[in-house]
This record gives sequence, C-alpha cells and structure tokens, in this order.
Amino acid sequence: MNFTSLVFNRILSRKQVVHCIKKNIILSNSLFKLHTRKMSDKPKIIFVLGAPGAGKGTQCEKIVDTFGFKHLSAGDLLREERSREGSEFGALIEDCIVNGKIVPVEITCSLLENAMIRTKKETGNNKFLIDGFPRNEDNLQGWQRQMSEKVDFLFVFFLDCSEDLCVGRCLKRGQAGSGRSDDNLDSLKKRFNTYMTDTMPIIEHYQKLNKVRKIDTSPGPDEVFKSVQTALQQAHDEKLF
Ligand SMILES: Nc1ncnc2c1ncn2[C@@H]1O[C@H](COP(=O)(O)OP(=O)(O)OP(=O)(O)O)[C@@H](O)[C@H]1O
Ligand SMILES: Nc1ccn([C@@H]2O[C@H](COP(=O)(O)O)[C@@H](O)[C@H]2O)c(=O)n1
Repeated sequence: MNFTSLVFNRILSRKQVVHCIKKNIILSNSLFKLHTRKMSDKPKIIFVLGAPGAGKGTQCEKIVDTFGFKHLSAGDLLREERSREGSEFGALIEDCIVNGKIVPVEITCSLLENAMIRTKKETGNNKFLIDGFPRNEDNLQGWQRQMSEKVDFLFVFFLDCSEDLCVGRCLKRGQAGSGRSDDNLDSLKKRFNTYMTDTMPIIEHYQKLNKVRKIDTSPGPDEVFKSVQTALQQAHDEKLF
C-alpha cells in the first residue's frame, strides 16, 4: 500500500500526517485537504426545517436520545430571550412570534452561536441539531456571514407534512396548555404564509445543493422516527459524523 492510500484509508493519524509534513514527505494537496477535513473538530451541524407542527421538536428529542446530538431550537432560544429580564429585544421578538414574522438574524444567530459555545464548554458535545433555522433569506445570509466558516454543515432534515395535519397538531398543542402565544388560528395562518413564502425557498436552495434529506412526518412519531433513524444511520455510515 502506498502513502496516498494509507492516508486515504485513514491508516495514518493526524499526528503521523504532521510528522510526514515535518519530514518533508509530500502529501498531495487534495488528499491533505480531505484528511484534515475528516479530522476537523468544528461543530457538526444539521438544520431541521419543516412547517409549524411538522414535528421538528419531537423528532429532535428522539435524535438526541439515540444519536447524542444537542438540540438547539431557534424558536425556544428566542422565547427564552423574550422572557429574559432586561432583554432589549423582548417586545420585538414577541411581535414577530405572534405575527409569524422572522426575527432579524443578528439576534437569532448570536443566540445560536452562544448556545453552541456554552454546550461545547459545559458538556464537550459538538454535534448540533439546529431546529427552525435558517427560516428566510436574511437567516441564511447572516448564517453564511457569521457561522459558515466555523462549522461543518452536514445537511438539512426537511420534515414534510400537510398544512391541515400541522395546524391540527398546533391547535391541539395549544389546547393542551402549551402556553405559546402563536398556537392559535390567527397566528397559524401567518406562520404558514411565512413558511410558504420565506422558508420553502431556503429548503429549495439546499435541495439544489443536494443537501436535503426529506422525511414524511404524517405518520405517528415513532413511525416517523424509523425513517429519521435510517437517514441518520446512512449519514453515520458515510462518516459525516
Ligand atoms: N408524527 C406526529 N404525529 C402526531 N402528532 C405529532 C407528531 N409529531 C409531533 N406531534 C405533536 O404535534 C405537536 C407539534 O409537534 P412539534 O412541537 O414537535 O412540532 P414543531 O415542528 O417543532 O412545531 P413548531 O414549529 O410549531 O415549534 C406536538 O404537540 C407534538 O406532540
Ligand atoms: N429562525 C427563527 C425561528 C423562529 N422564529 C420565530 O419564532 C416563532 C416560533 O418558532 P418555532 O420554530 O418554535 O415554531 C416563529 O414563528 C418566528 O416568529 C424566528 O423569527 N426565526
């Protein structure tokens, strides 16, 4: 086996690669990039997108239990910031939530980055499910500016479900006492409008890059999770994480 295939097959460790470099043993440029990318300790990111009530939070919790990712919900972080005493963004965030509008990316992206840094520091976990983000072009551009160089983006989970089912689930969640100011018909109409006009183009953008894994979330949660698990196992076999 030659040197190239030793690296390619990951028989050489990062330390050995460094040794080769010091000893002036030449690695081909593209193989070196491939090797260092595989060894990257940047946070691994999966975006989870889908309509309101499609089951993003539900499936993320199951993934956390089985695959050890940390779940970061952009909506939860925004609700937390809205309720934080002294937050200068509370009123703006609440107005966006009730009216199904998207909060400016500078706020959301900073909340996400801080949560990632905190998680890494406190638990060492470096694999994240980012739920409900990027939701529009502003989110996408802001993420590219602030975060894209700092992370390894893996793919988008697109949880797909009909509007009728999704609305029914959110209303039921509201009736069961979610306490969310947007689990009502008025807000849901606006949230769906934003989803169709602003979020679908983002999903399509990633589809064009072949970065979308689509899951039908109309069956019950456990049935849906079987498909999620298959997709994640495949990604794991591809050594994406
Ligand atoms: N596959 C499913 N079948 C039936 N009910 C479900 C399913 N998945 C989730 N639910 C229920 O539907 C409601 C919405 O689910 P969840 O909060 O996971 O959705 P979401 O996509 O995160 O919603 P949002 O975007 O509004 O935060 C919850 O009450 C949840 O228990
Ligand atoms: N990237 C995001 C995510 C969410 N919001 C706002 O929060 C609302 C609730 O989001 P859920 O994911 O918990 O349903 C959403 O309707 C937006 O108003 C946001 O602005 N940006």
